[in-house]
Amino acid sequence: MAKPVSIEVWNPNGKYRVISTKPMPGTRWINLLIEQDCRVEICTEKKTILSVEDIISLIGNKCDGVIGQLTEDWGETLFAALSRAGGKAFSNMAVGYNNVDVNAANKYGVAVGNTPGVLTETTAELAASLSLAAARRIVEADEFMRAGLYDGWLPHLFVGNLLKGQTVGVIGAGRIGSAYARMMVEGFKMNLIYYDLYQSTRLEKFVTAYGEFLKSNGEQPVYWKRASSMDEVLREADVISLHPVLDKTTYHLINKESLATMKKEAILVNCSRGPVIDEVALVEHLKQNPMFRVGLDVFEDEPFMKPGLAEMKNAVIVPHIASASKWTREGMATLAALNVLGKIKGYPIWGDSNRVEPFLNESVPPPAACPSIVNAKALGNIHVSKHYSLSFSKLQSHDVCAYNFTFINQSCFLPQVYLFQSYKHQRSVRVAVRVVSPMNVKFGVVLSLVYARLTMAITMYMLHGESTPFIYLHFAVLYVIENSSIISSNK
Ligand SMILES: NC(=O)C1=CN([C@@H]2O[C@H](COP(=O)(O)OP(=O)(O)OC[C@H]3O[C@@H](n4cnc5c(N)ncnc54)[C@H](O)[C@@H]3O)[C@@H](O)[C@H]2O)C=CC1
Ligand SMILES: O=C(O)C(=O)CO
Repeated sequence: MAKPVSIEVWNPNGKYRVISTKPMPGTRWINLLIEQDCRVEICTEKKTILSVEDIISLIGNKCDGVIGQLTEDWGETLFAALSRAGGKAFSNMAVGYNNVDVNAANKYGVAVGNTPGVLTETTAELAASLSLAAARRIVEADEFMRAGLYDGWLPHLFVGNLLKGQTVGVIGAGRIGSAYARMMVEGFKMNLIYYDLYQSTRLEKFVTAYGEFLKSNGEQPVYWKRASSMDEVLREADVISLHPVLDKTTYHLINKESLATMKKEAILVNCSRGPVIDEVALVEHLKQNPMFRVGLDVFEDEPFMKPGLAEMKNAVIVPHIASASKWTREGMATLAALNVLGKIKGYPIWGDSNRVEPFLNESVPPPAACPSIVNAKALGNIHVSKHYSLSFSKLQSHDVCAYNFTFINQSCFLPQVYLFQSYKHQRSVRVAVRVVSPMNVKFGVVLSLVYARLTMAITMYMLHGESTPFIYLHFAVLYVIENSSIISSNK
């Protein structure tokens, strides 16, 4: 029998029981859950990493959803326990979900959420910081100062690498890898070589355009190259940053052989997952090659380091803080909570997990969708392929109305009210209209607006006994949709 774990309870009378295995930054995520009738239980145990037994004890007999952490082992045992307790959803408060056995979740019909997008720039900024810290030996120099060893300027003191004009190599040019590449290319005028299973056209276009801009300014342009193998990156780049997902194909991607391929004075940065590097081989390589430097945010046996790593002067090491900015961490908590809430409420899945801004805007209610469910397809969930979100303040003297126009696909013609909710205490009304149409998207927009107008008029009448002047609104909204950038479209 597992020991009971300490918890803090919010909204004890809520209908749905949602557990967070850790206190998470900010309060928005708690408020969003409470507003939708959730009882929120936050585990306050002192120990950093909860065991499977601890989490089973938290889940108990009735649990609708869990927000968990990347340090937890979400496998068969936990998904079975969550399913037994009636749970529909689990969300990692992380974009990486290598700690989750998605097949086991599928088996028990539990949705698995993650938090992409909100941490892209923050994580890329840390990778850039580690690149600079390693290139310019900042940590070594800092220790030297604090030890009182500085006794005057010297030509050879802490000489490092100049980045300008050198080549930055990115392995895994997805969201974070691409953001990092752009920072290094634009910030330090580095050339780019990248390796990914997929072409990153946007990144290529960015570097081309920036190169042309530099040229037109009479400066040395920058260039990009998509490598046909990872080895090509390792051979050619001066700074290499790792940003792939961790899976079977990337486990020990960097090992003794690949390290030997790299330049003797290269810099290697890892802000992805520890096991992407064979850390024992890395320690050996650092010992043999004092001019080779690394910047590490993640470790193979986190939270531990392989013997010898902590003693290496040519390693900059930080404790998995790449996503640790206030805005990002609060946003991650919000996305994770909304993933769980969305499944509990039966919302569709947001169509583009690269564009999660509408969920992070605190001044309007979030879209009625799950921001990112990684096993949505396996569970047969519907994705929102186009999503437009608009809000109108003071539409009526006491109502704030938010429309969500959701286009699922264009294969049949079936307009339907997708969701209607009245948030009494906010005195706001949200109407979402789902349109499935064989016509083009614009026609779908027109149709959904007509339909939404009628639905809202009827709804307002039912709620407040007032008829509403929506005729003008239909045309106004159409005009905005066609002309304004306040509409977020995922394509
Ligand atoms: N250190 C930290 O705090 C953080 C770590 N991460 C890690 O970064 C990873 C990447 O995050 P995102 O950029 O948002 O994901 P993403 O899915 O946008 O990018 C991953 C890229 O890796 C590529 N890839 C997959 N297998 C590959 C292989 N064998 N060789 C080369 N490329 C391969 C994919 O095609 C994709 O473009 C996450 O999965 C997570 O593990 C993410 C955020 C913070
Ligand atoms: O999101 C992730 O994958 C992390 O590692 C922490 O932000």
